[in-house]
Amino acid sequence: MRSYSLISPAKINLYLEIIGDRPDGYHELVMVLQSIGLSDRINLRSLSTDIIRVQCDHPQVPQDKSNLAYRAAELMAVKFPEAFAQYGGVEIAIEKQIPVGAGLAGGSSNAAAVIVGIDLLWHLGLTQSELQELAAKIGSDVPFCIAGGTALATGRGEELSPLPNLDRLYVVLGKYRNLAVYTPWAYQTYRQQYLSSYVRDADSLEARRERVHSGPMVRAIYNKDGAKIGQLLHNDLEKVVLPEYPQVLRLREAFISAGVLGTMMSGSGPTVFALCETEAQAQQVQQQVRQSILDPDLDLWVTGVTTNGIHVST
Ligand SMILES: C[C@](O)(CO)[C@H](O)COP(=O)(O)OP(=O)(O)OC[C@H]1O[C@@H](n2ccc(N)nc2=O)[C@H](O)[C@@H]1O
Ligand SMILES: Nc1ncnc2c1ncn2[C@@H]1O[C@H](COP(=O)(O)OP(=O)(O)OP(=O)(O)O)[C@@H](O)[C@H]1O
Repeated sequence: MRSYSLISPAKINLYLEIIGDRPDGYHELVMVLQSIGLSDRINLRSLSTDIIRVQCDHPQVPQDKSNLAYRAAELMAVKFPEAFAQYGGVEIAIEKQIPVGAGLAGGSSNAAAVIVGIDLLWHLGLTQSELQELAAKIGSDVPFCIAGGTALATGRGEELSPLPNLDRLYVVLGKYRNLAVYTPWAYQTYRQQYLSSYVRDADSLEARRERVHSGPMVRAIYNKDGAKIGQLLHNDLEKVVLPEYPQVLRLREAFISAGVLGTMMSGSGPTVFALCETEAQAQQVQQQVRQSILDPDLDLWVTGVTTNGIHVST
């Protein structure tokens, strides 16, 4: 085949604990990541010339080499020069649904889709772990986006252990259209405020790894206990983002007043998600929050958790 259409789902962070900083400038994390139904579509097409081209109508998505999807295609061309020479370049058309700069891994998921799609387009037959190894070169969230579903992520987010699939949990997402949080800022601010050199020197990373608090969340996922998962949602980055962005805090409070199972900021924000037991409840929460905040800049979506990672659209 000379073209593929792939579905590229967003993710939310059910749990994000920062264990410490690392010599490479990243942070050591323990996360529980969850794919959701809100997704982009990536249309990949072989070109007869050896160029990589990105097309996207969304004004905030770059169409040049800084697009993560472009970077993923370029990586594949460098790693597999013979296939690139044989099959030619690729056109990557991105149909954006996932809000940009939202903490939902939109760009990361698009990059993952390009890696999976080029593997198919160029008949490379890469294994899941080979795909994920390539994905880690693009970004910390990209390996998870390949497999999707529910997973425990450690290291800088690229070391994955699958967790049991969650089904029948519904998600309401809220994001102010003109608000974006710069991920490096969120981590750097956390480092300055919470990881002082005194703490680093007194306690090794190894010792801190022993004391992670993710156990109850992982157990709740094994038990498929939606109410418990809702209570145990956690994100250390909220400590630095909420004080700077009062709208995010307000949105979180509106979700709590609407009586959800739990609510939390996703990743480095500013999207806030809330978990609900039924789709009807999620729709009611969406309506209630829209009426209580009454801000035309607030976008709200209802979706569900999904077991899908990147997959070819049928
Ligand atoms: C906030 C999350 O989305 C939660 O899932 C991720 O941790 C961020 O994942 P991502 O956007 O794929 O991250 P990358 O593209 O690898 O890194 C972006 C920036 O985030 C910071 N970063 C990211 C991951 C990590 N474990 N430690 C970090 O300090 C670094 O400043 C880095 O320059
Ligand atoms: N394919 C892409 N889709 C969206 N944004 C992209 C893409 N490629 C590059 N970008 C750039 O990356 C920035 C972050 O976008 P993205 O939507 O991936 O953020 P995010 O959801 O916060 O990511 P994460 O949760 O992985 O930190 C945007 O400001 C945009 O300029």
